[in-house]
Amino acid sequence: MDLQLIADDIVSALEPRLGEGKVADYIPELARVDPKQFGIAITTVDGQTYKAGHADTAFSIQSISKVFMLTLALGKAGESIWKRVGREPSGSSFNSIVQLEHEHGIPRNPFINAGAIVITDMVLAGHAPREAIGEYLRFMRYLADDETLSIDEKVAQSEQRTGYRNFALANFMRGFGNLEHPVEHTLGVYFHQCALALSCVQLSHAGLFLANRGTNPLTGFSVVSPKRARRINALMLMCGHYDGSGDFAYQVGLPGKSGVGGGILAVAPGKASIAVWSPGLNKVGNSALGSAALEMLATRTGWSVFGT
Ligand SMILES: NC(=O)CC[C@H](N)C(=O)O
Repeated sequence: MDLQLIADDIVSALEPRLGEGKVADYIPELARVDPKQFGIAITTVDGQTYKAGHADTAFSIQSISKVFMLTLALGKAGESIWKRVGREPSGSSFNSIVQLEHEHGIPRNPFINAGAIVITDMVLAGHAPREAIGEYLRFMRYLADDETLSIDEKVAQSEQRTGYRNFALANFMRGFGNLEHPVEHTLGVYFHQCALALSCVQLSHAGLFLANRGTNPLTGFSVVSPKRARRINALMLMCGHYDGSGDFAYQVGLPGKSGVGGGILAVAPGKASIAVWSPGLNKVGNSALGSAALEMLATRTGWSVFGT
């Protein structure tokens, strides 16, 4: 299978559609990104990277960070994290507050904002916010094997100023006793984790351990056990695209996690880690062209976890 040809074909097929969707303008700094960009990087478990389009342009990973913070929280607190957050798809938008009251401040899963904020609160335990951000950044550099990764402070500040709904979610959960730190501390870390800037190539490297039974084949580092990698993938499949998760499973059939910066990380277990990026979002907040690209990739490669 010629993965370079597939990546090139996807870029050509999407060329006429560049600019489709709507950029996430509720975060002012993200509203400034040129929507007419698309990149793809495929890194296989045997260590080859195939890339096309704007694959080396850094973008804001936003909610894709939730996968990496979940990995850190599981490393710190193990299965006890599930007392404070569920593992079920939410069927509602990423920043919804409606379920939280019925479910007594326990969010449905770690990938909607409320659940991710609880996970961040766990990673923050025993640290000052700055140390928790440092731990996350070191972890990401280790995963991607790249010391140049950095957090875009402007994006973090932009969300800090305008993240009213996240403040509402965090305050609500603190009211239910499901947040241990001051809301400003937990959200300060959360906004910084979301503001990490990665290119498709870097993101495909960072996610590769999930495609390779928990070990990064590029570095040989064991990140999590095979069982944990499998479980994180299961959560990504069920919950990684919010209320678009069913559609993503139907069209693409791979565990994936999207972010409002327009990136998507997809995992083909035993095969590859794939990162796509295009800033325009569809109605449920997932990259429009990124989703289309992964659908084409899954069709051409036969990598759907549900069979060829
Ligand atoms: N879906 C997303 O990428 C959302 C992340 C964003 N930082 C927010 O909290 O609104």
